[in-house]
Amino acid sequence: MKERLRRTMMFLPGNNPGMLTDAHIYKPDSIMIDLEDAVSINQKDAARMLVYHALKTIDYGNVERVVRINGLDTPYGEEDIRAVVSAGVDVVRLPKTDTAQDIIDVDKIITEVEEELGCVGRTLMMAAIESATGVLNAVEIAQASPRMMGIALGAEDYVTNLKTTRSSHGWELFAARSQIVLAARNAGIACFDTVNSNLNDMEQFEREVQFIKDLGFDGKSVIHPNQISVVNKIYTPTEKEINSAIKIIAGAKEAERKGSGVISVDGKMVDGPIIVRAERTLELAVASGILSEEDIHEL
Ligand SMILES: CC(=O)SCCNC(=O)CCNC(=O)[C@H](O)C(C)(C)COP(=O)(O)OP(=O)(O)OC[C@H]1O[C@@H](n2cnc3c(N)ncnc32)[C@H](O)[C@@H]1OP(=O)(O)O
Ligand SMILES: O=C([O-])CC(=O)C(=O)O
Ligand SMILES: [Mg+2]
Repeated sequence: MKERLRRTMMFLPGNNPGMLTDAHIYKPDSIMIDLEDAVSINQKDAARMLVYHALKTIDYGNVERVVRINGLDTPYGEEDIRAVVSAGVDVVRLPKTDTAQDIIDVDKIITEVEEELGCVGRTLMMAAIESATGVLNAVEIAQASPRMMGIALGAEDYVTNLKTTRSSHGWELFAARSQIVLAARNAGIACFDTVNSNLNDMEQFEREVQFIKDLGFDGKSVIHPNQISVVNKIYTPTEKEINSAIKIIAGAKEAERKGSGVISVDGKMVDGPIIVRAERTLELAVASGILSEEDIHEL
């Protein structure tokens, strides 16, 4: 099955009816409805109920619906899982994941609910890694369940755990970001960078998005609609990259028809990894609306 694009995953507080109703209009690839840190303790039950009804009744179109639940070490986690899985959520995001066992415990409750509903295996999971322990266990966390579609960095909690703060250069996150990309690729799943809460410095935000794209992340969590277009722009291939990818894919298809192996395009040798990168470029071009699926089939 084709991998789903998740360049932008937009957080919104689960106790905000207006945002719950409108979030998909801004066209993030996914919305991440929060029941955890954006919802105060006295709002936990009301937010869970609201999110349950939103998932049951609002048509979010192609926008993927992720819910960030509370951890199982809180009084809310288990009820959160039962409510959102019953409502048909696409992905459960576990925050502050420290060990593979954390994932196995959530998976078990999801499975119980799915068995009652007769839809075992429907719900995906992702883990946010937000501590030194989580980073050191990222390899096992990423492989802890077949439901796992991705792992993400949660930098605000992570820098607190590290006894540092976030800087504009981001060096304090470098080791964690590298480890998360490696652990995700090792497990064959996706990886997502953390939020940037400074909405006043869009240039710094743009530099950060370019940096995490270069590191290998599939996308980034955002907290505001204004951040979506910045991320999508950076994940949109340039005209030159698209033209080159088209030539590579067309050349590769032609070579396959003729039964020849390695080919050259514009005087450069083209082999397996170059073809895979060209396919990813075209996939991003389709997601950005520059090419259509038909354009690619016709190559
Ligand atoms: C460290 C962590 O755990 S981060 C994860 C948890 N945090 C969150 O979920 C916070 C998500 N973001 C937000 O709640 C908001 O963006 C805030 C509070 C930061 C700023 O909100 P506002 O002051 O309303 O921003 P602003 O006035 O610029 O919003 C413009 C419009 O975008 C909407 N909007 C803003 N952020 C979001 C969002 N995340 N999702 C959906 N809609 C949003 C507003 O509702 C408003 O819509 P309207 O014009 O129809 O009223
Ligand atoms: O997961 C995120 O990006 C947001 C978050 O909870 C954190 O930074 O601690
Ligand atoms: Mg956090």
